Amino acid sequence: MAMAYLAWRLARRSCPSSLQVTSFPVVQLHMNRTAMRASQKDFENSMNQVKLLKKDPGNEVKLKLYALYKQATEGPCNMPKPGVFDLINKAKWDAWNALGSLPKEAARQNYVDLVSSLSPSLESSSQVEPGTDRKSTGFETLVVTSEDGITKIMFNRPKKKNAINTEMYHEIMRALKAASKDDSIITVLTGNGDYYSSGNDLTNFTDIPPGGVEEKAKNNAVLLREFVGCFIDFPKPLIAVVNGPAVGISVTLLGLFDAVYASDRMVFFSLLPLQATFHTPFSHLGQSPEGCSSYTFPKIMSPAKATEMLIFGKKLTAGEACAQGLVTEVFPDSTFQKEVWTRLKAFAKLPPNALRISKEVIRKREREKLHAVNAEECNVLQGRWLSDECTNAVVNFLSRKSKL
Ligand SMILES: CCCC/C=C\CC(=O)SCCNC(=O)CCNC(=O)[C@H](O)C(C)(C)COP(=O)(O)OP(=O)(O)OC[C@H]1O[C@@H](n2cnc3c(N)ncnc32)[C@H](O)[C@@H]1OP(=O)(O)O
Repeated sequence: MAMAYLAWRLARRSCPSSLQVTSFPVVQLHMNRTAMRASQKDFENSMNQVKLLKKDPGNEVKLKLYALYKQATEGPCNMPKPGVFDLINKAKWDAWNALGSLPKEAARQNYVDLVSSLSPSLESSSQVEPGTDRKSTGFETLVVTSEDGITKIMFNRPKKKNAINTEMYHEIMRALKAASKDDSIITVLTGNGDYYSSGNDLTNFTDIPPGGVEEKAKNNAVLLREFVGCFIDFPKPLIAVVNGPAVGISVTLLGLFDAVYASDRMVFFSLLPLQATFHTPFSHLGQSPEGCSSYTFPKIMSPAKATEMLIFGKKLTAGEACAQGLVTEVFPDSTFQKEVWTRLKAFAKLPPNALRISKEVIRKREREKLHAVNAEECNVLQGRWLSDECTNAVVNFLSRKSKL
């Protein structure tokens, strides 16, 4: 009887199942990417579009455009390396040379993709102007939007590399609680600007309450425990769209996400291109791991690899983090936003109850353990924050930045 009913339902269906429908754009996109190559005409059109850009895309993008243009027209870098004091030509040479033996055709395609990602009609890595708040209300440090079944929580302190200050911890918790109850299917965290997040705002340690440093450490431990607890208990699929480098707690929390998509974005440090990194400099700061990473990282990447990161502060590139299992997939920065959001929109069309129930099945047997780990990590950190090692490290950072 049940089989007959199922056959009847299937026969009546005029369109494919939701799974087929939603997975189509992803397959299509990959087919397009492999089957299509930008023509010379597309390339020339893109060069013209660059001249028409209303807003300066910034040195980082201009260097990338320069490098791709040279690679597409002349092939691999064939110029002698400029001297160290010839800063501008050296930056250009470095950018071109970093493309290695990328074929001309691929460079042309990447150039076209990059220019198209600069078009205002498409989302780019810097997704909103600093400080703008398009759809959300009541958030100072975040932009929260909800559309296509996706609630997007975007860190919005780009000038501070999206460092998480006390207000932002509270706002993230509030946004997560709202997202867990709204009608969205999945929730995404991402960053505005060139960083995903530089982790805990180190000035959080400077406003000392009347009860002194002990009270401050206690308050921070309570806040951190509650904050991490929200990620442990979040009921819907939670996805990180890592648009740039990530530091500290913004890295450790990734072990509690359901998927992590990262850009291979290059950031420029003193005009030198560096690949986006995942960095947990806890020992350097006299601190210890949080975000349940003391439990999740050894499970995800093996105890020894976790030790290198969490104890010795080894920075991983996006590619390395992917190889270690912390990142689910890495995308070229030029097409990152387009590819990831196409995929996420497809995920958000899957049956919502199935997604939540499946997440719960996976999380259920770990939840108690994760809360116990979180409590212990916060307890240990409370002691660390009162140590000379930690105080000196924070003072060093703040005085380096002329804040003391
Ligand atoms: C409730 C407590 C929970 C505690 C839990 C978590 C622990 C952690 O997260 S530990 C990790 C802490 N984070 C760091 O150690 C990163 C510190 N920042 C840096 O090392 C550099 O700023 C960074 C490498 C991220 C970027 O370097 P640059 O590209 O050279 O930029 P600037 O340094 O000039 O940064 C611009 C601007 O942002 C301010 N900034 C950046 N990150 C932080 C931060 N984490 N805390 C406070 N301020 C930060 C920086 O000071 C600059 O500010 P201005 O000088 O006012 O422009």
